[in-house]
Amino acid sequence: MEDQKLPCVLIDCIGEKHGVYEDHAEVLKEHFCLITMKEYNENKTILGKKIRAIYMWYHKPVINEELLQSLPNLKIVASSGVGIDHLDLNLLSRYGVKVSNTPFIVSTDTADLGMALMLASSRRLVEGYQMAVSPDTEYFPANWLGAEVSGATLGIVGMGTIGYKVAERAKAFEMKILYHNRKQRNKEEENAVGAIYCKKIDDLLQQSDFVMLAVNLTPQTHKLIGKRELQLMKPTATLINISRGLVVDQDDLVEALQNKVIKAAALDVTYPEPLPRDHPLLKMENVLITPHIGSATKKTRLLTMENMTESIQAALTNRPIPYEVLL
Ligand SMILES: O=C(O)[C@H](O)CO
Repeated sequence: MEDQKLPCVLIDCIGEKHGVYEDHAEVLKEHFCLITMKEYNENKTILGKKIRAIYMWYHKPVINEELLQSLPNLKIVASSGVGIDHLDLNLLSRYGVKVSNTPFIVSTDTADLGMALMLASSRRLVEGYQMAVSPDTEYFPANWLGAEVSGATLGIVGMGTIGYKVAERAKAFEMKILYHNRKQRNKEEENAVGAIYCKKIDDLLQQSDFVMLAVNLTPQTHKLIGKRELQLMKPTATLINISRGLVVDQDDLVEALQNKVIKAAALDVTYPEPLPRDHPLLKMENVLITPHIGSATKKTRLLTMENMTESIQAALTNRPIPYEVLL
C-alpha cells in the first residue's frame, strides 16, 4: 500500500507465482494506491470502503458476493484478457459495478500460439527434441514421420479476431481454410484470406486435417466438441484448442484419443488448469499441452496493463470506459 491520495485499487498480490509483475506494479503505483488481498483481509472494514476498482490480473482475485458486499464504493472490475467467462456479469451489474476487458491486443499472440501448436504437434517437435537430446546418438529412426501443415486443410471454429488472425497465418502456409461461425458469416474477411464458410460445423469437422477452436466460452459453446463431433473428424486429424478448456468435453476427448478416433490434440487450455498430475491427457504421446499461454508475451502483457489502467481511470472519472464489457 502506498500513496493514500491516489484512488485505491485491489489487486491479488505483487510478484509471486500468479501476481502482478513487479515492473507493472511500479507503473500502477504512479496512478493508484494498490491494496493487495493480504492487506485487505487484514483490515477489511477500513480498506473495504476505500477500494474503488479491482485490477483482476488473470482471474485473480476471485470475486464473489461476499467480496462485493464489503466494497461499497467499487466502480469497476478491470479484467485482463479477452475471455470473461470467469466473471458473473449479472452479479456485478446488480452491484452497479462496471466491467472491462482487454480485447484485440491478445489476438496476434494467441493466433501465433495456435500456429505453434499446430506445427509442433504435426511435426512432433517435443518428441523430436527428446530424441535429439537422448543419450542414444543413433537416434534418428528411418520411420520418423510427421504430418505436413502446408497445403493441409484447417477448420477454424469461431472466426472472430483471433480466428481471423489464424486464417491470415494459415494463408501464408498455403492451407485450405474452412471456417464456421455460429452467428454470422463475414464475406469480406472470408475473401481476404480465401476462407470457405461452412454453415454446418459438421462439414468443417469432416473435411479438416486440423480443427482449431477459437470461440468464446458461452452457454452455447460449452462442450461444443464432444463424442459426436470427434467421431465426425478424420482419424488423421488433430484438434487444437486455443479458446477455453470447457469448449471440449474432455472425457470424450480422452476416449477419442485413446481409441484413435482422432490422431492428436494440441491444447493451450484444459479444465481444470492445471490438470491433476495423474490426468490421462498428461500421459498421452499424441497430446501436446501448454499452460494457457496464448497471450503470454512481454509486449501484450504490457499493453494489457495499460488497457486496464485506462479503463479504471475512465470509470473513476466518469468518462466512457474504452474496453467496457456490456451485459
Ligand atoms: O482470455 C484471454 O485473453 C486469455 O485466455 C487469458 O485469460
